[in-house]
Amino acid sequence: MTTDDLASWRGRSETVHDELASAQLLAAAATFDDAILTSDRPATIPALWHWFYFLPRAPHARLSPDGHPERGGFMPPVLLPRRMFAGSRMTFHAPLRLATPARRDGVIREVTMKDGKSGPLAFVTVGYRIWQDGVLCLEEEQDIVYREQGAPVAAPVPIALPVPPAHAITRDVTPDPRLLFRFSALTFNAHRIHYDREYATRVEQYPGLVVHGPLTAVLLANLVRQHTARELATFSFRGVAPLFDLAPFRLVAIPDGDTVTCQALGPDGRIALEATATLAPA
Ligand SMILES: C/C(=C\C(=O)SCCNC(=O)CCNC(=O)[C@H](O)C(C)(C)COP(=O)(O)OP(=O)(O)OC[C@H]1O[C@@H](n2cnc3c(N)ncnc32)[C@H](O)[C@@H]1OP(=O)(O)O)C(=O)O
Repeated sequence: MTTDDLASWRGRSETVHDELASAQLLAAAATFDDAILTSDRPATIPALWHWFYFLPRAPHARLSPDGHPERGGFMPPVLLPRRMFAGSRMTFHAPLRLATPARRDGVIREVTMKDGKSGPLAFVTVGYRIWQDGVLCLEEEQDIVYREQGAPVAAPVPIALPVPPAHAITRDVTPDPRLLFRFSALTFNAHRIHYDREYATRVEQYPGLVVHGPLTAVLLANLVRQHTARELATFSFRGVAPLFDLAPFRLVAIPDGDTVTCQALGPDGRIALEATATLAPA
């Protein structure tokens, strides 16, 4: 498969319909111990929770050994074996209403080969637009990265994390397998690095189960949401280093006017994920 062959995937599209059922919102609220569980049911979906809808529908027979749908359908047939979620940029135009039919249009925007410090990387940029009743509610651009097998990844060595700035909002998260499993279930993501320890450590050679990048991003967005009544206007993030289920990690959100700068720090004090949220007018 040449770079030109992969580039020919540009423009490939898919459309998924979803009814945005309340049951899925309640399952997500239970996963995150969210106040929605004990308050009045909202009429709309919190920011980033759209990831729990429009689930992949590949039949079991069409899954790859890693648990993702076989490549060569919507996603290009990249040969590098290890898939990771690298980042995303979202713009929220209108709230997504529960129990209301919605449509998500996806398109492959770009396939780019790069040389990273960790080896060759293939980035696939996927654009999504979500519509309800003819109104564009949400635009998203996701970066999915594929990597070579490479050397085994070392476990982070925990340190005492630095004291965050006084005005920072923080939360320490224990990424135990129950949380990872429930997030995989919410997103119907069968990638074995998140729940199958033997596969994660022996085949993909991580030191433990890998925390989903979108899980860390949702936890950060939830943290922002719990500290402001304002809706998110945009949210973007980039995964810098993986987090594992081996030790707690820290979420940090620093509000500054209409912007909230967010980080997830690994137990070794390294930035694992950086994100920026902007708030809609009050
Ligand atoms: C769900 C789901 C899967 C997951 O959730 S997996 C867990 C979440 N994801 C991660 O943990 C990924 C963490 N990131 C990394 O491990 C590294 O950033 C990565 C992707 C291995 C790249 O590291 P390198 O050290 O090899 O890369 P460089 O810093 O040398 O950069 C080389 C070029 O690549 C660009 N780049 C690097 N990282 C990113 C990124 N996260 N997003 C976009 N672009 C990135 C970087 O800018 C360099 O580009 P140039 O144009 O400047 O050459 C699921 O599968 O569904």
